[in-house]
Amino acid sequence: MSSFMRTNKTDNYNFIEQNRFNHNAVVQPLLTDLYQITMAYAYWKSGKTDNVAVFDLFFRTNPFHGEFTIFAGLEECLKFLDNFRYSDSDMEYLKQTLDANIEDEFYEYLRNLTAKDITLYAIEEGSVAFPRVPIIKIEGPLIIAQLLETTLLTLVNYASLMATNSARYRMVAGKNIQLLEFGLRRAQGPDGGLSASKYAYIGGFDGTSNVLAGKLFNIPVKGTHAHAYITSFSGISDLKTRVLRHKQTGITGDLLETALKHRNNLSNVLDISTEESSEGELAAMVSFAIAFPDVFMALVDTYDVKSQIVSQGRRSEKKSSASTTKAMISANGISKVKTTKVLSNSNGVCLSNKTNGLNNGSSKDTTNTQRELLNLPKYVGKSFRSGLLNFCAVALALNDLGYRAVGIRIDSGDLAYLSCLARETFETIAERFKIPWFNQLTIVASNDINEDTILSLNEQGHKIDCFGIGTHLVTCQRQPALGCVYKLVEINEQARIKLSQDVEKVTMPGSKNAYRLYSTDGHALIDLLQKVTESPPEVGQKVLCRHPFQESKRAYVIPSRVEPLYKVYWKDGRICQDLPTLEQVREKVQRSLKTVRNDHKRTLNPTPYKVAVSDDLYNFIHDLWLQNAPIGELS
Ligand SMILES: Nc1ncnc2c1ncn2[C@@H]1O[C@H](COP(=O)(O)OP(=O)(O)OP(=O)(O)O)[C@@H](O)[C@H]1O
Ligand SMILES: O=P(O)(O)OC[C@H]1O[C@H](OP(=O)(O)OP(=O)(O)O)[C@H](O)[C@@H]1O
Ligand SMILES: O=C(O)c1cccnc1
Ligand SMILES: [Mg+2]
Repeated sequence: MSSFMRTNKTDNYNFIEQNRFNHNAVVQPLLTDLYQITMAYAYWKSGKTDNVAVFDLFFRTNPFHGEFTIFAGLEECLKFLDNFRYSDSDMEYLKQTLDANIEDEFYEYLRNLTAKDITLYAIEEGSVAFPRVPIIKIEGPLIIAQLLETTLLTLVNYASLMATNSARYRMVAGKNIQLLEFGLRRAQGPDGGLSASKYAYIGGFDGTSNVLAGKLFNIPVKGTHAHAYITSFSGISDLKTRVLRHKQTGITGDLLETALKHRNNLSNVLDISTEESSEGELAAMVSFAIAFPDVFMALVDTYDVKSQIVSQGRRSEKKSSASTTKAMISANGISKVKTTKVLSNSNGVCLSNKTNGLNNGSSKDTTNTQRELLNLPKYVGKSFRSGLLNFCAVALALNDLGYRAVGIRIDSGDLAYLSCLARETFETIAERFKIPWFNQLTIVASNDINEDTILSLNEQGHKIDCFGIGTHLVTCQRQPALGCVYKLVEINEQARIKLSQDVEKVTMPGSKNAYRLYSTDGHALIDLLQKVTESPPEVGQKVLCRHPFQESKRAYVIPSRVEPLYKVYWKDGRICQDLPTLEQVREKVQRSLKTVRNDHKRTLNPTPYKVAVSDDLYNFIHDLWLQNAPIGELS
């Protein structure tokens, strides 16, 4: 079994390598919208079998009110092309389902159809991508190119959305915090859950609780335990085993007895009455420690008595408190009071201010009156103190037997306040018992965490080492879909344009190349789309970059580096690039993000990144627009 701190990068690497091209069985030609197949028949009937098409796959706006997107899902698209074949049972199903007038030869045609005549160009998986720059370009026979639409979109949309979402969480958390994906239970079904784990890892998460994702994708699997484990013990009498061998000497010790001894002692040190702590919780922790003495990690908020002492009103008030007013606590008591949004500390350090008169210097828990004054949740001390006291007692007992505990998870309450309280407790014990490692115990926080919660916790100051994030991450609650579309831009070498009242929805006609132009400081300056017939921009040469639709918006750019964005990934029926491992795609995400200026990446009002067209492409678009726009008649 895998435990919290264990990195399970094991021998299943070979398994993954051998199975890399085993593809998800759900991804098959019938995983599409019916209209693709009905169009295919109508194309076939109207003699368009040999027409050659170019389709662009792109999005129009970045998700999450941001100004960048991470492109992901490419490897899955390539596996789909590699496996594109209708089976006999697919044919049978289609014959039963489609219009009875469809000719048998069409089914023959479909039966032999593969993606061998398709060429797929794409930007690198894990790259930052911007609106309107096609991330995939498909060239090939119209019918097959059309049949790919829905499946390619479903493979790219959620993957890119998840990778972007997780990259954003990584950005706000900073590089030193562990991020674990806990979303399987809340994800959009089993396939959504698996994809979420995979693309969260690509975007910068360190691991997942999803065991199958660990096996299939070689992602580190990690976890703690649930409240059920604690609540399954009602008292010490439930403990069947209480002994553990000393890690070095092998001599058997009574873990329960030692833990009880430490709990009494700690009760004085931490000024937490043993009556405040639950015996069932202690028994559960002792038994978990016996099962996992080297990686003991405990959930400390089970005996949350708030439901008894907190009114409904208070709870609902709390629900809406994403950046509520809380207090920081020092080992000696309350030391910093925040009664408005806490903005003063953005580097994750708990603030200490002993001038507010509320710190009485004693190690007493806050009284109810103090809690009210401080706007502290009333239950905070009580519920958490049981878990904290019991955990510390068991961790010290383990220490006596030569083991080091790993840490705690907090899953409710004020995570800033409680993490500071826990850290200060660990510091006190580290000093008192001369065990410096106690100071380094890991504090994991979970419970409906999202990007804003992390930002707010950073502002308040916290001592969390690891966030476990589920619902908001995997459901992409802030924006549940990325709007990638797949548009025909050329047929038989004739450019096609789709007009719209909404200028943003006008397509960029023709087969295009895309380049990223960099400034001298290494930052991406602008993405430039050109007609494929144009020669690429050159380093040190002035290039005119134009807004695709606003005539007056243009600029000369002298690039210090020019990056052609497209590579051919699929041609002549095979994948024609060495594909990166998941790990390499993950690294690519961070490398690519580094080239994006901070003002494009910030969460609040980020600066839009510029996407331009060449002068030639600009004129081409606008000529075609005029040719295609009907001229109205006034009468
Ligand atoms: N210091 C903080 N600043 C901002 N948000 C916080 C802070 N601490 C916790 N939160 C968030 O506040 C919300 C608290 O939600 P909720 O009221 O459902 O939790 P709870 O009652 O403490 O726990 P539960 O109902 O799961 O037992 C969560 O989304 C949590 O991530
Ligand atoms: O909060 P999320 O970001 O979705 O993270 C996953 C949640 O899943 C577990 O809760 P559980 O399913 O046991 O229910 P709970 O929320 O009532 O604790 C865990 O304790 C986290 O709270
Ligand atoms: O391992 C955990 O702590 C975990 C796993 C899934 C959901 N919530 C928590
Ligand atoms: Mg929860």
